[in-house]
Amino acid sequence: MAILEVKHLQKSFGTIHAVRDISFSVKAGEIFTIIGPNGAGKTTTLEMIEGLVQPDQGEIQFGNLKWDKDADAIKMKIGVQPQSGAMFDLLTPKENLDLFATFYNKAKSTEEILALVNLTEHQNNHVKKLSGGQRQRLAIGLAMISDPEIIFLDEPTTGLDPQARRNIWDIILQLKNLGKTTILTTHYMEEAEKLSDRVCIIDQGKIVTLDTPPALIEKLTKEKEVHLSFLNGEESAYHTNQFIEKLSTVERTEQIGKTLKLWTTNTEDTLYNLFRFTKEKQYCVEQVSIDEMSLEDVFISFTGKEWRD
Ligand SMILES: Nc1ncnc2c1ncn2[C@@H]1O[C@H](COP(=O)(O)OP(=O)(O)OP(=O)(O)O)[C@@H](O)[C@H]1O
Repeated sequence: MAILEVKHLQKSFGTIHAVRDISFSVKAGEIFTIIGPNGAGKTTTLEMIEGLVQPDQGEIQFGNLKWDKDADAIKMKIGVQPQSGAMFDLLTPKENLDLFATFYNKAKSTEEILALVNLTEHQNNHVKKLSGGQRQRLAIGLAMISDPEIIFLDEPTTGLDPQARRNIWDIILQLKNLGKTTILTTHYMEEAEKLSDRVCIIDQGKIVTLDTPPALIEKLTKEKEVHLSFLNGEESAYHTNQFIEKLSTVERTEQIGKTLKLWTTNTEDTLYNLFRFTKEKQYCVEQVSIDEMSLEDVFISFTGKEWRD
C-alpha cells in the first residue's frame, strides 16, 4: 500500500495556477523526487501535502489518514525541514534540537540526531556562525527529531557548493537505510538521478513525466531527435507528418512550416519507412539531421524551457 497518495491536486493564488493537476503515490522507504524549473509548483505541492497550504481541489491520503480528520496522527508521521528563518540563530545546534524536541511527545535523542547530520563537533557553536551546508544539515536534523516515517525536504541543496551538496546526499541516503521515506524537491538533475527511486518532473503545475532514473535515462539515451526539411514545402511536411505519427517506432512529432521534428527509439526503421513514403510521394527532402537526446534535451523537449541548474 502507498504510504502517501495525492490525487488531482490543484491550487491557484488569484489568477496564478500554481498547481493545475498533480497525482502520484509514494511507496514506503522510497526517495521520491519532484524536480522542475522556477515556479513549476514544487513548493506549493509539497506545502499542500505537508498540511501548510489548503488545496483548492484534490485528495491527500497518508495510508488511511486524511488532513481533515486525522491531522494529529499525520503530524506524528511526518517531518518537515524548517526554512532556515525558523531556526534560532543565537542558539546552538544542540539547543535548537533540544527545543524542537519539546514540541513532541516522542523525540529522538539530540546526540543521535547530531551524529546523523554530522554536526557533533559543531553542536555548541551559534547557528549564525554555521556554513550554509551545516545549516541545511541542522534543518534536516530538526525534521528528524520526532523520528517521523516520512521526511519532506524542499530544495535542501540549493546554493550549496558541490562538497556540501554531497554531504547532504549522504544524509538522505542514510535516512533511506533507516527505512524512512523521503520526498525531496530539487533543481538539480544530477541530484535527482543519484538519489531517487523515482523522479517526477513537473512544469507549470503539471506532471511532465514520472519514472525511475534508469527508465528515464534509458529513454533519454535511446531516443533520438530527427529533423527534416522539405524542399517543396509545408504540404509535404504535413502529409509526411500524418504518415509518420502513426508509426509504432515514433514517440511524437512536431511540424513547423516545412520542417518536421520527430522523436524515435528506432532510427533505422523509422527513416526506412519515412524515406520509402517520401520517395513514393515524390516529396523532396532537403535536409536531415539526427541528435542524441541528453537529460537536458528531454526536459527541454517536454517543457519547451531551458534547464536551470
Ligand atoms: N503565496 C503565494 N501567493 C501568490 N503566488 C504564489 C504563492 N506561492 C506560490 N505562488 C506562485 O505559484 C507559482 C508556483 O510557485 P512554487 O513556489 O510552488 O514553485 P516552485 O517550483 O517551488 O519554484 P522555485 O523553484 O522557484 O522554488 C509561482 O508562479 C509562484 O509565484
